[in-house]
Amino acid sequence: MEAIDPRIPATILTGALGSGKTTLLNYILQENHGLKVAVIVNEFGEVSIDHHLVVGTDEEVVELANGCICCTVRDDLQRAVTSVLARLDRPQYILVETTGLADPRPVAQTFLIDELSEQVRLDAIVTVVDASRFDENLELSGTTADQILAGDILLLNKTDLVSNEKVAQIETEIADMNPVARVLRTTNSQVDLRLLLDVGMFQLERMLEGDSADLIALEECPDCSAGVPHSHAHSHLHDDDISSVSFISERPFDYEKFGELMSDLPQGIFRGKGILWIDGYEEKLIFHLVGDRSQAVADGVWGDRKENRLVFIGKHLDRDSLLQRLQTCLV
Ligand SMILES: Nc1nc2c(ncn2[C@@H]2O[C@H](COP(=O)(O)OP(=O)(O)OP(=O)(O)O)[C@@H](O)[C@H]2O)c(=O)[nH]1
Repeated sequence: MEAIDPRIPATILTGALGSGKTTLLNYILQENHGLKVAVIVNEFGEVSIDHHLVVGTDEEVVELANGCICCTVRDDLQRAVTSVLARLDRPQYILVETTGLADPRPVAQTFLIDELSEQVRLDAIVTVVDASRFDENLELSGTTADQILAGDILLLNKTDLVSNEKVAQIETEIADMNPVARVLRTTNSQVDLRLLLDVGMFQLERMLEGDSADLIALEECPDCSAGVPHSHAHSHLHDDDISSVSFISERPFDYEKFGELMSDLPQGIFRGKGILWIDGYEEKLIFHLVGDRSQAVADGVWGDRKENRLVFIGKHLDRDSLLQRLQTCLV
């Protein structure tokens, strides 16, 4: 008879920007699985947004400092997991959502160090693949392919936005790239959780087989090693031309002006998200822009503090010009 592993399972959620990771996280948190789940999020951009987009109480969500995943995530993540494990109300499951620009392998490696692996068992790396932006995401960043290669489970999400033929074509492509992964088709990241959680699919050998040289390189941030002050809001090993622009204001946006700006954004922007305060609206709005699709969904009435809190991510962004244009949309 196989002994029961007493360690807490952990799942890493990865996938391109806007593919549906937070949607998956919220789906898992709202499903009736009876598990006490601790959530650790790490995002790209200088102001925190994801923290506000994840359902549940604040105590359940630990936010890592914005990170260049290569050099900060290991320490931060180790500390976050350790603090989660030290809670009186110990979780029964740990979910880690990485930034859309992160290679999940260094994150996975963190769970393999002795201090953590004695208490936590990495269950699987789940990669969310955006069917509606499959080609664009692969082209945009080499990390998208790394995420697909590293996934034990590939959720082929947003299947509602493309034809069945396109879904089948992508399915074949990702199965070619990563023949051992389980592929599941989803809309709004909704999946039978029995196929996703506590599945024991993480394979250490497979990760080591890959580019172990890469993994070592990823740990070495030249600026960190040299003690040079630098911002980790920008990844310096990959995607150097991708950056984020954050905007916070305690004044509301004019509906018309903000709408006009969103329909005429600079070319390079492919992701935007945040909390919107529109003049005259009682409720706060959750805003998402992925590629050329955007939506703002009502999310209940404001608490004590009203504010606009947005982040835009793109290639070759003209930060000052975008900030100026956002400023002119304020009432
Ligand atoms: N039509 C459609 N929209 C989806 C689906 N899944 C997620 N979305 C929408 O896509 C947008 C981005 O989803 P998120 O879950 O925030 O994506 P993410 O991967 O967490 O994004 P980052 O944190 O920026 O990497 C939101 O507006 C979601 O409602 C889907 O299957 N179909």
